Amino acid sequence: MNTVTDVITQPAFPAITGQRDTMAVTKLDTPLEKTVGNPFVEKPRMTCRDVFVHYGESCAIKDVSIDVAGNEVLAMIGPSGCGKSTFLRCLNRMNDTVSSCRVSGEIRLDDMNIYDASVDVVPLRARVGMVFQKPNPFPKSIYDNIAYGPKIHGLTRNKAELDEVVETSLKKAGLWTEVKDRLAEPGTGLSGGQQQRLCIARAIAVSPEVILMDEPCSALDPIATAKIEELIAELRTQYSIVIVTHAMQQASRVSQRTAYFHLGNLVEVGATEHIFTNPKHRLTEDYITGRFG
Ligand SMILES: Nc1ncnc2c1ncn2[C@@H]1O[C@H](COP(=O)(O)OP(=O)(O)OP(=O)(O)O)[C@@H](O)[C@H]1O
Repeated sequence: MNTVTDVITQPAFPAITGQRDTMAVTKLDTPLEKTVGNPFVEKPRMTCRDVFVHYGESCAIKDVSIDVAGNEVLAMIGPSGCGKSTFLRCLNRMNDTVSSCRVSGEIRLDDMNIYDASVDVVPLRARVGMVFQKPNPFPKSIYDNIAYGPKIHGLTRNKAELDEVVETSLKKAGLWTEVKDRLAEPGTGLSGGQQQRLCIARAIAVSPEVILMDEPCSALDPIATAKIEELIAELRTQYSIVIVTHAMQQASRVSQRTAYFHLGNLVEVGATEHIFTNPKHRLTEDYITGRFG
């Protein structure tokens, strides 16, 4: 545990210098650890401890520790290049696909260390699903987009069970009434917003525990965005959701906790309403008030 004096003499975040150091520290009235606010929760679904991520020699994530709670939406915000997507992609080992990327520290899903050599990433990515910035349906029918995951994971025993999973997943994603009469048509024939809900249905179909969303609305218009946001609120009752977003209004609408990243550091974490109305760290305040980013 650092004291405020330590923080002045050993700034945790190199970007804070001179006047900014003083201003940041004067806003703090208690000793603090490296990240401002409490990044931990009582009953975490996922725990991340001392996580560093390097691309070759370059350090993109610096000693980040944070929990993901059950049934919460955790928003990750911060300026472009601060490492939000990199950190998000650590949570289901998507970064394994980048050869220069090295992840150290510990990330657990319940009791399982997801970076343990024995972990098979295919079932891991079913338990920790992902929805990308740009909707990416498979070049298959609407039905097959949803049925593919349950089939390869052996989650259903017969066609009737598969039909049931397809229907339930599309209902949960709020898409069933729009597509129930065109299940054999290509997923790519849907509108952008419908495609994104199809991708969410595809993630849901394999019974995930956590859903990662990387700017899921950035390619969508305001109406499609509103539908996805409503959906996120509903999905929270069953899943944990971690969302990266540039839209601060969106973070404030959909999330219960917000984590602010800057230059690979997790600067501040807290209840979303506090982060947006009373941030403790100067860098957080500068970002949410639009002074940079
Ligand atoms: N595949 C990669 N190879 C090398 N460096 C990468 C790779 N992906 C990301 N980086 C670097 O890691 C740092 C963090 O990038 P990242 O995409 O995680 O940031 P971000 O906060 O999600 O940005 P944005 O909001 O612009 O999407 C950046 O310096 C970026 O250039």
